[in-house]
Amino acid sequence: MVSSANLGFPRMGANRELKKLVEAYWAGKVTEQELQQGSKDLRAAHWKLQKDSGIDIIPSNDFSFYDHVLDAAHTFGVIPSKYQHLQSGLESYFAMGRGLQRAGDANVQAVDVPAQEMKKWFDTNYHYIVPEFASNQQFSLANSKPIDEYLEAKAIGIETRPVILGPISFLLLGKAVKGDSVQPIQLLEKLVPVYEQLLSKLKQAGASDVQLDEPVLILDLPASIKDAFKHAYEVLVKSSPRILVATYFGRLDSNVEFLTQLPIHGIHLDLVRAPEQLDSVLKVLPAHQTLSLGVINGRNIWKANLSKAIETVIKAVQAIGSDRVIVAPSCSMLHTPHSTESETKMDQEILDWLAFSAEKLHELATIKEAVATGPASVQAKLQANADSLARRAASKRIHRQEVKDRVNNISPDQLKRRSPFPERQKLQQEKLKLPKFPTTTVGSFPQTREVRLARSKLKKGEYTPEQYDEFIKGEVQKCVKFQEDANIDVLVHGEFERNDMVEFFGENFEGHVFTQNGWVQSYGSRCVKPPVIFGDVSRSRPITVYWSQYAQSLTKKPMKGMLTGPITCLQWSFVRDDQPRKDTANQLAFAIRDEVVDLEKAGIPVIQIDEPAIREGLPLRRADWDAYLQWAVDAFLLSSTGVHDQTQIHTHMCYSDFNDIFPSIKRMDADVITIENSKSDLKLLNAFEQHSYTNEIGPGVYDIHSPRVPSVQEMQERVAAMLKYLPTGLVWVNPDCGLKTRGWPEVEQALRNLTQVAQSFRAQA
Ligand code: MET
Ligand SMILES: [Zn+2]
Repeated sequence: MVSSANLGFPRMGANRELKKLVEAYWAGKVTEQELQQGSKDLRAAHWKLQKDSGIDIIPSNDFSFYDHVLDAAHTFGVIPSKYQHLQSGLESYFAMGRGLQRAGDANVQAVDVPAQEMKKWFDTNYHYIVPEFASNQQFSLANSKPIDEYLEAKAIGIETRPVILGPISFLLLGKAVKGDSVQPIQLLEKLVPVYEQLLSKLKQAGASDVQLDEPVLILDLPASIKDAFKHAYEVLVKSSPRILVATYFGRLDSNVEFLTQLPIHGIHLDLVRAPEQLDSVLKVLPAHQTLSLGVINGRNIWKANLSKAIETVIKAVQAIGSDRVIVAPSCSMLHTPHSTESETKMDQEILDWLAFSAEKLHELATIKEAVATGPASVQAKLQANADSLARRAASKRIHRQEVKDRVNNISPDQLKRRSPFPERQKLQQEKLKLPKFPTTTVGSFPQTREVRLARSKLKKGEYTPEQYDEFIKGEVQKCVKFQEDANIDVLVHGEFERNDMVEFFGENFEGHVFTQNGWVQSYGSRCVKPPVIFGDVSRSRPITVYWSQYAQSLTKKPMKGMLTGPITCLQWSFVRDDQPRKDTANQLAFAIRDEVVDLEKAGIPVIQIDEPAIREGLPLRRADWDAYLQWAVDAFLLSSTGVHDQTQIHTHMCYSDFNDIFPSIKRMDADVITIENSKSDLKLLNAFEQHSYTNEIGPGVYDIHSPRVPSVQEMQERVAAMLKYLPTGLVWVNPDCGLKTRGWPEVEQALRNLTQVAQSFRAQA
């Protein structure tokens, strides 16, 4: 019979219990024992929830105190030497995730170790801790977490399928420790026996099945990696429970051939991202393999179309028989919030369209039931689902013809500035009269406790809007005054009125809704609450003009208007699934374009449109890059080109290496780009030179991720390095990113140093 399975459940709990526990533990407010007990209770609650929802195959070891890749590193003994002198349990674990600084005394030594690098988990907004391997790496089964959690579930009467990051993905997601040149995959031979040991222990403990996650299978893989898979899995199956290899976030493509030749028991496919792969896999699936069908979206929040999912499952059943078919979410539910139940304030009409993790479990169970015992058995549920989908499709709240018409009639003129850059540059120079090596900041200034407090008072009604307004005005005044005093050339208002760069705009655009409790894990204990884009997006009134205009009224220097770009809004939201992402991006772009035009009308001479997320939207397969970059850059152009030549458009990028998308950055045609360069990466500068970038550029000279104040001399060295690659007339001097996480004293000092650096170069020029 068809069975239902889950691949992973969100760890945080309905009210972010895990976050609170872990943070309390870090703060020394709860003991390790309390942390362990609280986590155990949470795991039990989640297992029971899944069981009660009718899921047949329930995951264990999907829980993590911080991150599942870090868990794998810790379990397999991949602990770089700088952490080895720490206590082997939670102390070294958390130190690897978030660093550890502790003053010493007579009894204990001082500790100061940095965190390991953090990277985005494929194209989600979850970040994992990058494992670090050494050439002489030794592996060992350093803890028994997967077995303990399997037994813990068993003890409360719940049989589970342990989830373990597969050996190939584990190695490929990692890197060599600093100063070592090992390619982690070379260590496979040494690693496999430890996996064998773990799997056989799980078998002895009674596990019949395990889920080995190998998400790298949806990437373009060289032949050597395919061989590595073959080698590893041929060994592993011998002593293991039955192995299901889970793939997600994309299509297997040519990787399907060797995968179906492995002696594994089953394969999981993401049929939400890549529904078309089902047919080709069904054709080649050997008789000994089962197929797990990811038909429910594990990373978006919309109710599924159950009848469509059922059709897909029936197709597979007809092809390979019901015993070999499993109904599952596309990927772990880690990327969706816990349950819609706590959304007590949301608009009822829109709430009706949503399914968070708990609701997705019911969807899975219903699909299974419909296939196993016939649709009649779940008729009422299917009908309710169909009705809800129909209501959503027909909702007047979603569709607005004038917005669609605008997107359908984009003209080539709307995708380019009126004149080419050299002409604009001249006009802007005449208007702005900036010195050489102009200085600016990326936008936000410290979001102090007082600023956050004022916002929360406004929310609670303890501040009237007028009081809040006065407060923010005071902050803007201080900020403008400081910038003038520090001799910055292009000023900003400081973004004090904003909670978050995407949420702020979403709250002011049509077609967005906000959850009360829709948290998803971003990294470690940090959770985010992405806006939900449910309908056609537009802007009904100016959003930022008031503050930019106010700030401009305080100074004769040019004030820079600050906006978030369309792709970043798209990437950091839950996006509607009833139209291509490209269309939503263009709607966002028009909304921003309207704001840009209004800022210009209000006399704001410089406007920055931030696109930190443009690189992270890149598809996982190279073959899909061009199509994405085409529409993503077009959306940026659409948002930014509605102004006259004299208006200077800036963009800002951070969080990634941009070297491989340079032609696209060029095509964005911003007059000025400020870009993160905190590693003072000569590769970045080299790329600017190689691609003969001609517009103006400010590679960051001040790493804002650290409270350290950079000295004049070190920033001078950075600018000097830039000048080896970039012509003097193009270089701006600015920090890496916004200053909102910093404190005022450091920021003041650092920016005064920064303007001094610019002055010293001007004197030489
Ligand atoms: N303007 C934004 C800021 O300064 C850009 C941040 S990019 C993550 O905070
Ligand atoms: Zn940034």
